Amino acid sequence: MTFSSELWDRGAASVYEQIVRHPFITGLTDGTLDHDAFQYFITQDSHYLRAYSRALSLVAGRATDEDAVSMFALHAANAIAVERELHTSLLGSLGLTPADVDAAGSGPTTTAYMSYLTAVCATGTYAEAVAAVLPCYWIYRDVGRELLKRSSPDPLYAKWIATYGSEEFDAVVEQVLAVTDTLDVGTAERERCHQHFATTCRYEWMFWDAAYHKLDWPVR
Ligand SMILES: Cc1ncc(CN)c(N)n1
Repeated sequence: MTFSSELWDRGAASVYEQIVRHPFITGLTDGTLDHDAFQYFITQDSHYLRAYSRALSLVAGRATDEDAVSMFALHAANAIAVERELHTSLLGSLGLTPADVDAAGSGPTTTAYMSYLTAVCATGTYAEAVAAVLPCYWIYRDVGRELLKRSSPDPLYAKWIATYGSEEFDAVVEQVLAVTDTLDVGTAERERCHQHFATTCRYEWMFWDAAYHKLDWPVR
């Protein structure tokens, strides 16, 4: 069994089933998700992508072979640029500006997820860092593919689905999976990789759930 399949089986399989059943996700395809929840999601995701881009740069710095260094560095720049472009156009359609995103600030789940990713990528081993960022690629690719089968009657949601269900995004994810499967991990390190992978999978579910409930800080 490949390392990536092992990670998925232990850390993602059950969470993924709960993600595709989540009302935020089903609401995207049947068009019932309210725009306020989607606006919260895109706003929070704009904050998340800033940290994610830095996390990928840290992974690039830790990579042990040149191809992986340039792949993660490229993703930190290019993959993020594509998502940022999507966000800018979706935010514009929702009547929001980058200043509104800044003013909203990052919510509790976004802050927790960004902090976790940053901590693992800054202090863990290269393999641990890869395991922590992998669900961000993989879950979105699989959710995108799944949703693309039905798309959405709402053009905003259809645009979001088309990005993550695209062949371009699939190719990016396949590259990262190939790198994951060449990692040389010791026994204790393997366990830590499983923990990080499972934790960031849970954060992926929590991110959608926070948007669905428009979760705010309980005190200010
Ligand atoms: C929370 C989250 N996770 C993953 C992705 C896809 N890179 C994203 N845009 N946002």
